[in-house]
Amino acid sequence: MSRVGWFDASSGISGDMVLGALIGAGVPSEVIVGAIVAVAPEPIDVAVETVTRNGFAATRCHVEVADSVTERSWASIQELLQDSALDAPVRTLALEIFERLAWAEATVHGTGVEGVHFHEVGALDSIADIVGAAAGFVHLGLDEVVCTPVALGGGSVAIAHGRIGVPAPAVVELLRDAPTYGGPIERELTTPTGAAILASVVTRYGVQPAMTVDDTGVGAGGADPEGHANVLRLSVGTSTPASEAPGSALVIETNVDDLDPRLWPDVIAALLAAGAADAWLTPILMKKGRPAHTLHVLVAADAAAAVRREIFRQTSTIGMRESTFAKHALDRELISVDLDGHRIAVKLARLDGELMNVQPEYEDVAAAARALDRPIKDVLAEANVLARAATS
Ligand SMILES: O=C([S-])c1cc(C(=O)S)c[n+]([C@@H]2O[C@H](COP(=O)(O)O)[C@@H](O)[C@H]2O)c1
Ligand code: NI
Repeated sequence: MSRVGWFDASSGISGDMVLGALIGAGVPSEVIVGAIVAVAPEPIDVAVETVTRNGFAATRCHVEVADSVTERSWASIQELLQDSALDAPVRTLALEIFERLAWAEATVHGTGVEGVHFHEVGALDSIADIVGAAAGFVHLGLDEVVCTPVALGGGSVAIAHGRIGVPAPAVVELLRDAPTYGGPIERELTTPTGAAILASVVTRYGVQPAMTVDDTGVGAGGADPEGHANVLRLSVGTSTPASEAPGSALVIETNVDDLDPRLWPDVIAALLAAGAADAWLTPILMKKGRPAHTLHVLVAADAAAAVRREIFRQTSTIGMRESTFAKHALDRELISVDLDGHRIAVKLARLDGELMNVQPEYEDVAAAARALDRPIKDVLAEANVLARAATS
């Protein structure tokens, strides 16, 4: 079982939002505040409160730093983190996140990374957000972090270099490999600090993975714009193995060279009776030049245990392998037609309501043919005509 976190970044991400989401998802605020205090070169106040954002309860974690005009170089920030009393994994992650931010700033301002200077207030605020986030993620010990495509917002922001369009250039640089989109509102939703944290902790982007959610944290952004919930959600839980996720299908396979071949038809019948959706054999030439068969069994995840047991019970194999597949199936419906007093079931298959296939059940056709003492091919042809007529 692996621990998984899933971010809903459909309202973007900032450092504050990450801290609020982590606390809401179960990270004790002392873990985050303790790490921030351990690195802060001067007094820092961390406020944690429950607020609402467009009617939704959310955790606001805000770092208050005193005003200052001093600048901090990337080298001095590295030194600060290296010399701090942080736990090693927290320091390592914090350095990784800050380094991404430094490189992004260097790239967009056309300086070397050693030339990057963070303005004092922004630097302290970012250090606190990044160190707090690193402590939170280390505390959660997630094996995987998934995130939705990231909303960037729109409009423009005033920064030290004048007014710039959203997304800010450092955000574009940091989320170069991530799926992002402009909007859905005209204000900055994703900041460089939030983007740097995402770029460092996310293992893949996508919808919520199959998981059992233990906790969900809702981190509040600073503003509460009308008609828009300015929050970042983080769900934390245990991932559901793909092989147990509802709707998934497995193909179980095993190579067998020592089963009496006369048994195979009954083995396949037993596997279908145990819940397999299909079972088939392919002839192979195995190791040691032995003619053998691969048994393939298609089975829905929830019936897999019974089918595995039946394979061991019915065959001579002592091991098997399996893979998980996404299945795409048409909607099915059963109707029946009357053929000279015999009921023939007909399977209809539709895609979005449109009829794609009409198939009389062969067993019913064969039984009717025997009862009527007619060739099966003739009864099948007639059943097809009756089935088509019944659906038109
Ligand atoms: O002041 C500078 S150099 C600056 C650069 C950039 C770039 O993208 S480059 C962006 N910003 C803006 O600062 C605030 C705060 O961002 P945090 O990540 O520190 O929360 C935000 O509006 C950025 O767009 C500043
Ligand atoms: Ni900048």
